[in-house]
Amino acid sequence: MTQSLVRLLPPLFCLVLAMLTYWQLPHLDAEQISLLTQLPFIVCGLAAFMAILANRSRDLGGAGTMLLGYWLITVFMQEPLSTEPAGQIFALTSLCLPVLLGLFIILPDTGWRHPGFLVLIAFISIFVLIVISLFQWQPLWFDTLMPSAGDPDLLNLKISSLSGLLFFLAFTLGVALPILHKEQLDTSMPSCVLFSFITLGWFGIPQISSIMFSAAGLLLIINQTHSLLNMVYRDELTQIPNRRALLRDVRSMGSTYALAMVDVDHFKKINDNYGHDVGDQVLKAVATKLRRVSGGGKAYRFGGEEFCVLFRGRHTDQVLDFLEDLRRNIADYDMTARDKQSRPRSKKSGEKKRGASRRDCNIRVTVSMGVADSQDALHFEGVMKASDSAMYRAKEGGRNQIKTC
Ligand SMILES: Nc1nc2c(ncn2[C@@H]2O[C@H](COP(=O)(O)OP(=O)(O)OP(=O)(O)O)[C@@H](O)[C@H]2O)c(=O)[nH]1
Repeated sequence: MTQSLVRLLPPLFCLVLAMLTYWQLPHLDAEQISLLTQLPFIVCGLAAFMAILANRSRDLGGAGTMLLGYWLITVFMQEPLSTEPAGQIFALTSLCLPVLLGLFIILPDTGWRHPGFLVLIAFISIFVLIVISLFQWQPLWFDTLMPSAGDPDLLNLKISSLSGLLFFLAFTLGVALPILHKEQLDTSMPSCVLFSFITLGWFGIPQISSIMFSAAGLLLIINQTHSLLNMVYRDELTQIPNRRALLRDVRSMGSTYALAMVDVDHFKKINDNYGHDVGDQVLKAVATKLRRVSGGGKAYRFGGEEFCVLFRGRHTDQVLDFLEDLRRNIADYDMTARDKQSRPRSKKSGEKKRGASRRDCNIRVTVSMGVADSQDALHFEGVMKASDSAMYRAKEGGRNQIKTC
């Protein structure tokens, strides 16, 4: 829940920045305004470049669509929309932007080197070329797209109701699909939809396109940087911070702390008896328990089946109760490990199959812990060694127990 709320901060930040820039417009000189009009090309271009380096097809699609949209705005829509071809291209853009963004939302994030993504880009390029050629040969065909001078709607939107509906659908898909797939919400694409909707919907507002498309590009950069940092500092399997994050946190930790090394007992046997997949599920379950440690402790995956818990501002005797709770909690927990390979897709066939031969297995796991604190050694490496050797004494002492330095 908190993770999802944190994810809403970057789009909110970009939106507030966009509003502040709008309020500052009267104070900007000609040079600054000229820079502002180039800004979307710079930030969306940078976002596209980052997506290429990180092999992220969805972000590349989003940044590319925003670049294309802004290029169309700067080249063709600087005249009043009641004139040709500005009005026609505006209407075409307001239909194509939500469709393109929606397409990149629906399609899986395969990486841009995936043949499917390259074929899609080829199709989009052919489609754009066909529209441009038709536009040159038969401009009259596009007259029906010209904005009508009918009654203004409630919000005084410049776009047609069809375009409004497409933007709404693309936005809803961008928010709903990650929830349905039980994935983390990526705010980049829904925000690109929202920011381009605001731009085209209220197109008459001065510099709206430069401000909103810059905000969209900035958000793409922030979100990509955030997920790259996540990759660097988060363990892929268990989704808790990794050893690198521990070494980063230690630098800003202060002089009083306690460190517990936690090692899963007889983990090799679990792997050997139930398979590597089940072993992975056990590691995830242990990590989930460790993450919920009380007393202000923070859990990290140190490597393999070894974890550690760091308590800032505490000594060994102040954390033993929390660690004891943790040890008991893990030992009492009946983990149901699912055999993924034999797991049927539908619930019905699953029940049938489980009736015949149950492949899910209940596993009891225990952990051994060793604790040391900042008084036990001069440097963090020394404290780590001390807690590690305490942990080995816990193993020698029969496992499923805690030893102090
Ligand atoms: N499934 C899985 N296994 C891992 C992973 N990382 C390390 N391992 C396995 O963890 C096992 C660790 O075994 P050992 O170091 O002998 O320790 P142990 O069997 O837990 O024995 P004790 O620590 O003495 O209780 C090895 O078999 C590794 O292959 C991982 O990410 N997933």
